[in-house]
Amino acid sequence: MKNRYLYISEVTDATHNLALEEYALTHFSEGTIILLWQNAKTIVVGRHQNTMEEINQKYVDDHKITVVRRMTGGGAVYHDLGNLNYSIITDNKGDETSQMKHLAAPLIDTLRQMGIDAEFSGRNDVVVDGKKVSGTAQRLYKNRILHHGCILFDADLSAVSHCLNVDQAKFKSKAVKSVKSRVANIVDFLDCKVSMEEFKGRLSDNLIASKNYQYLVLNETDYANISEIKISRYQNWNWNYGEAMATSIYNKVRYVGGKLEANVDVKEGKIARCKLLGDFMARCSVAEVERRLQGCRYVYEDIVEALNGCHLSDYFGQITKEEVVACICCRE
Ligand SMILES: Nc1ncnc2c1ncn2[C@@H]1O[C@H](COP(=O)(O)OC(=O)CCCC[C@@H]2CCSS2)[C@@H](O)[C@H]1O
Repeated sequence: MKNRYLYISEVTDATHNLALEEYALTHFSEGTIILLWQNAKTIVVGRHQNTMEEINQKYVDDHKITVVRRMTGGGAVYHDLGNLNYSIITDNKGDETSQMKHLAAPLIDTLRQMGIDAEFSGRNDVVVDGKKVSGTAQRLYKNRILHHGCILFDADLSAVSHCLNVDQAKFKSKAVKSVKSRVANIVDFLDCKVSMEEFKGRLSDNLIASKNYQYLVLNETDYANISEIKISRYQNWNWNYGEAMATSIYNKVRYVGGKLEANVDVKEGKIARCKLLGDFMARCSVAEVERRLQGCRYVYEDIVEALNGCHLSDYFGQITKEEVVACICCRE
């Protein structure tokens, strides 16, 4: 039997952990590597999603939640220290769908051993009582496969719904959309108290499934490479937000002076075109405001900056800068 390696990350920064996972997939060409990792408050969006369409940016900013794109497909999920992630990197044996089920089996086994009747749903989720407790995704790389999953053990479910609550009607794009599910924490199905550490131990026993494993030891070069991937990709706005499909956004707000409507086309995360309409009696042409926004990143702070020094009342009458920016950014 080929070697099995286990690595339990001590770091709770999602950008580090995703870089570690990518490094393990692309640099270790043999054996099975199992990673267990936890992130402090983070939203992880899928490879082919438009980040801005998936997250409630105001809630994310107010609650200091990290936002990062991963390299696998699927939808956006919320992580905190009550959520546990696992990654399995192994040889690709061909049929992706059956591998998906096979690779998620240790989680189902762990839950069943704890008296929870869990099952793998048709759409790559693990569910208990019809509620999703885990989402999974995978990606192929050369002759290897990465299968990973996030598990709601004792996470803040109100944060899950708040930060992923976005009015989809405001966006038109071909990006992959998340599939909203009813979610639950594993602790809610347990009769006795189990700590996260105990659960981690049980899951890793099932993932390793043999005594024949070693702890993966990383050296200085590995850490330097991981850090390089972390900085160039997972901490890079272009990857996390900019790498997006073109999207057209429509929003409107009412303010004391009337109604403002924003039609914004965003390409690669930047405003390609912005049209502002309303029933305001403009003293100056809004074209000047629209011009200022052209090329600006579709980011609240950048839009605020682009409008610095612009007397918005000259264009819209009685309106605050916050109201204009909130309209453009769909910030409630
Ligand atoms: N942490 C967590 N676990 C399970 N399900 C979640 C979680 N957070 C949100 N959700 C629910 O899943 C949907 C999105 O489901 P959807 O099916 O669209 O996407 C997924 O499941 C992707 C799973 C990715 C797993 C990776 C493993 C390591 S890094 S992230 C969301 O709208 C919520 O209803």
